[in-house]
Amino acid sequence: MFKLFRLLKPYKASVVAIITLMLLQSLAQLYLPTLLADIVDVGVVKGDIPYILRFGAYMLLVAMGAMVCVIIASYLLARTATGFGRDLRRTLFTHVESFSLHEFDKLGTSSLITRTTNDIAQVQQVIVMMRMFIGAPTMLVGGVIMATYKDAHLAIVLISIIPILAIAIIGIMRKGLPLFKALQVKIDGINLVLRENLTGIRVIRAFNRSEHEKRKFEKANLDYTKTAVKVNVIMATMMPIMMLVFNLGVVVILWYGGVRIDANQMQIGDLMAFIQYAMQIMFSMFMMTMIFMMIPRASASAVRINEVLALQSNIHSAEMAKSLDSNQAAVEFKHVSFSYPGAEQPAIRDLSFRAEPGEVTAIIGGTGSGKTTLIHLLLRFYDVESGSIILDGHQLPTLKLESLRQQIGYVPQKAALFSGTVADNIRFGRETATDEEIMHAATTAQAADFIAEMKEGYQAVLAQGGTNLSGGQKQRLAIARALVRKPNIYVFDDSFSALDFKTDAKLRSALKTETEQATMIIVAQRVSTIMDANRIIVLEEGQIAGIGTHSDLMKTCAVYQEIVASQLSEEEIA
Ligand SMILES: Nc1ncnc2c1ncn2[C@@H]1O[C@H](COP(=O)(O)OP(=O)(O)OP(=O)(O)O)[C@@H](O)[C@H]1O
Repeated sequence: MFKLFRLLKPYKASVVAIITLMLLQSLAQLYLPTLLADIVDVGVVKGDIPYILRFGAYMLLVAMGAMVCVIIASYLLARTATGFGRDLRRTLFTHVESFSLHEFDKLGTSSLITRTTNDIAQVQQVIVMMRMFIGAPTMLVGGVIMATYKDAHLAIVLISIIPILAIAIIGIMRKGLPLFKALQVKIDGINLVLRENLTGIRVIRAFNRSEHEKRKFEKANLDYTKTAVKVNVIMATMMPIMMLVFNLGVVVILWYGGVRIDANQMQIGDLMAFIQYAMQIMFSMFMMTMIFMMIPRASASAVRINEVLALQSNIHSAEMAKSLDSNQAAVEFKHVSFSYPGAEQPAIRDLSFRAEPGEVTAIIGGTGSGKTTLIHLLLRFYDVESGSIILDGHQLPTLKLESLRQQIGYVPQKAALFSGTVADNIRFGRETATDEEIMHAATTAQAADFIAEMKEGYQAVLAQGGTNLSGGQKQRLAIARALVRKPNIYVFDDSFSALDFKTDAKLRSALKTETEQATMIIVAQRVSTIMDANRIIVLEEGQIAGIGTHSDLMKTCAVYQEIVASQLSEEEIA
């Protein structure tokens, strides 16, 4: 956790001020019972009213001073803690942005969300409690010293209570700590079910699985609740136990104090002050228990945050990485192989092909044959295991990541849109795109008509993830987004699947003129989409089963013939 506290550096001045103010406040608190003892022993016992008024006013002043210290310290603390939380969230978010898909696969999206929100809140809470860190030990040590100063004999009673309380606290904590750690993992569990539920709500409803999902959530919720209840029971038992020990201690102090007053060895005011010191000691021990309880939970969270921060993506731009500035870019795969971590079979095996500028290279194959993986390798979401991918004569790792991705207009299999207007979503492809360029891209992508039908046209606001659009509309906006980028390479990952045949054909003919000079890589399930391609690559279980034009493959590739036969009529094949 201390590693994370390095982020407190910009708040150094505030932290020093908070520590000073809290020390002053604790000292004032420790001084008050002594003042009270003086008022009672001198003022009340002797009936000296001016003394009582003078010291009463003095006491009020000290108490007000302490209050001012607390108010300023609390204000500074609130600012420091929220600033720290903001900085940590920013650091984590920026770091996660640099992850490759490997790291996302490893940590899981739900866990990353919990870590960026709940876990950071736990650590932030420790900063909020900083007041206690300073106040509690000062009050404990100061209280013992002041109590001893008031009456050393009586202080022995008090000091003997402290180890009893400490043993009780340690016992309770030993039970509580593992539970605190477990709580964070269980929140991950709830988030996972919740996230899946919210994103898959349509499928859940359509398959009447609401009850099943409810049970799943109930299970995760109950699991968390049970642990939380256990934690709270432990916390709840702590207070009465501490109060019991303390009250018994007070009884002993009162009895023994009475004996000492009787014997004229102690004054009544001193006994009153003594009891106040005992209360301060007790309160500070309670605060310290809270701190000890909180720190393990926060440090469990800190470990989870540090885990994310320590994870370094090995996909980044090398120091000497180059930028590309050519107008065309050929793509070449040379004996590329790749396996996902933990997978038994490689997803891509010894893959070699060239995709030339001004040509269409199509990839077809059954589900799970490695089409999307191939695209992800080209975008360098993952690094190849062996072989190399060459773009415009440069191996991918020698290129700046930004420059590599700048070359590519990527339309993913599942069109991901963002909350914002239609224009914002298309402009996502290139921030500097003008309104005319956006409209032109939309027209080419066959999206202009449905955008015109929307009440506010390009300014129509899309719901989160574009849920207020149809699948085909989403795909066309994703295509417009790639077109507006005017890249050298277009990658369409099964991007025409949600389009009807007519729109598919219209889109492809519009694309032809728009992307004449570009290298086109089209992954498709439908043969009709790619029949005219200059080169069709047939993938089967991560390997090339055939490569050539439609007519070549019809003669030579059995896998392709099978796919064609299952989709086209005799006439279309001819
Ligand atoms: N993130 C991942 N982690 C582990 N294995 C994966 C991952 N993504 C894909 N795979 C596996 O890699 C293989 C190739 O998957 P890929 O998504 O490339 O196939 P595809 O040809 O695009 O399929 P589809 O047409 O169904 O989209 C599959 O066996 C799949 O199970």
